[in-house]
Amino acid sequence: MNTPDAEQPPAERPALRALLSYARPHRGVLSVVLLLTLLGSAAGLAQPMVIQSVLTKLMTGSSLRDDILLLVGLLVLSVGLMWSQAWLSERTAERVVLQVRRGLISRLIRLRTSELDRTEPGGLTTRVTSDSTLVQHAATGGLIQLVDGSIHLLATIVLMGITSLPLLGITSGVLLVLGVAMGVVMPRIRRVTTEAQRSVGDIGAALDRSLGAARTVKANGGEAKETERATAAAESAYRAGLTGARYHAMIAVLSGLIVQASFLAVIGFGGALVATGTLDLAALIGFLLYLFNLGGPVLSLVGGTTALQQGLGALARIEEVREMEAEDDVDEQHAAPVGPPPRVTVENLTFGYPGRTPTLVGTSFTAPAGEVTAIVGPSGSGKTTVFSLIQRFYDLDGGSILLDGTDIRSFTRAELRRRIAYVEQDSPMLAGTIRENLLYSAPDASENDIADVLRKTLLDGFVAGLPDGLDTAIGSRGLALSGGERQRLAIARALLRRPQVLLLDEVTAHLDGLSETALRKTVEQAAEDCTVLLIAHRLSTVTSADQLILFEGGRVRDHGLHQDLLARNDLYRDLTATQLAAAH
Ligand SMILES: Nc1ncnc2c1ncn2[C@@H]1O[C@H](COP(=O)(O)OP(=O)(O)OP(=O)(O)O)[C@@H](O)[C@H]1O
Repeated sequence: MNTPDAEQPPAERPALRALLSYARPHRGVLSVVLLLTLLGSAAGLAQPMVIQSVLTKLMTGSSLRDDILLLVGLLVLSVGLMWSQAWLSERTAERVVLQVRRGLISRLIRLRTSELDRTEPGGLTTRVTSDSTLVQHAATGGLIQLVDGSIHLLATIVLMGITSLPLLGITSGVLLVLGVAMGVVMPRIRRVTTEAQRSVGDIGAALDRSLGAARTVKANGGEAKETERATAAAESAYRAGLTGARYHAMIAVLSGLIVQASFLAVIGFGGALVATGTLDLAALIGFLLYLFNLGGPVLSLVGGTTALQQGLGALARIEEVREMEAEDDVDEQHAAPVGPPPRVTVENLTFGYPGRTPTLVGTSFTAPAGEVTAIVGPSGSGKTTVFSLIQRFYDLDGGSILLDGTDIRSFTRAELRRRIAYVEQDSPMLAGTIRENLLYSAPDASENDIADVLRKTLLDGFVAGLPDGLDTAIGSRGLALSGGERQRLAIARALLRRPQVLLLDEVTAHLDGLSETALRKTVEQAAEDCTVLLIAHRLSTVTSADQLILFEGGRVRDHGLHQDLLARNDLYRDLTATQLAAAH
């Protein structure tokens, strides 16, 4: 089975090890990049040596031809090496970000419903967009800069020591200050990066909330409130960004100042040494050139450490997603099972949402195979929750659900959900065309099958009247549908799938009397091939069902036929007196 996690690093891995795990698949090319970088650095480091030799020859009047040729060669080599390493490094960085995003997308789409219930979608999407970009730079450029900067720095220090030990002593003292400052500032940069990324996630969450309920916001004059909410998150990101910028500026100024201070100290002290004849002038100039070159590795170290700290901050947020539970058994690709409709048995079910009082407290009932079972009951009595549990959106706390005597937990989620079609209360559509929506889980359905379900759900006239027919775009960017059209389309999609079990949650809520009667007949016909469970709020749906289950407070209070319940059950009589629907 192809689980999405197979190639992912384990969740609890410390951030740095996780970062290295992203770099590991690219170790070959990263080694080449490092080699090119080191060669480039060596070519740069060799230049002061050649310049020292040129100066000495100038003083002694010897030929400069070889040295000049060597200098030009070194320059051309440095440029070539720099270009190749920059290209390879950037290309690898793009590959790393793709790898991170692939893993995240696959995981996010398979997250358990319970995880999605407690997380803002906006916060999750920024993990895929901006956080992964920070990891990209840390896992490639950052690591390379760090290794190159360290080796380059070490090599420069050794060469400086060879040139003049006393001058190196002075320089090291000044550089130590920079090291200490970086040690103090870097963890702070990591903290503010995490904070900034969290705030960017909050902006996404705030906008998701406002745009997802745009009509409610407009109707309630909530624009100012919603703007304030998203702006507060943007301002918090700005503040964290400013703090980060302050730290960056501090480090940049400090490294500049320290290189300057080293220059002054070396020129003063070195000048005195030259004046007393302890040091020759060529050595002083060579040392100054090394000092000048020190800027490169120092900047590499600062840049690499900053990228690493930012990457580790972002990685901590990405690892949070990996720690969330995902469904790892939803990816099997098999044709839908064609078989007789099963008996659905719910046995002594107990279930509670996290942090809430239990919703179901010992619910038991049986929906006979190939019949229509209607579930009725007051709002909040747990009807929709039973549908969620039948599809394993949540794990049961106790009891069991059986299909023809087989516990649903013995199926993978993919196997189980393939047997079931579900029409949700608000019948959401996916942005796309009507055809794409209909074929969403029945890609092999023929044009005849589509025409048939459109007829059964009374959508044939509606679709024929659209300029692009089945290819008309709907959803967030396309044609808006009425509540009734959306419900009928959702039922058509469910029927096209030819399920063994059909779960309908309040699907007649938006329909007029005529459409409702026609749909009821369609559902009755569908029951010839599948077991239908429907949550009903309309009396007409209830009276024609083969069996009624009356829910109250997470328990089955009664069951039977409409007439029987009407005769013996007060709650049912109350519900029917208000046409069931009005009881909500
Ligand atoms: N995802 C969730 N997280 C936490 N609590 C939930 C969640 N979904 C439902 N609930 C709670 O569980 C209880 C039962 O909800 P459920 O939707 O099953 O009721 P229902 O009988 O279908 O109601 P209605 O007829 O109004 O749709 C309610 O108190 C509801 O607030």
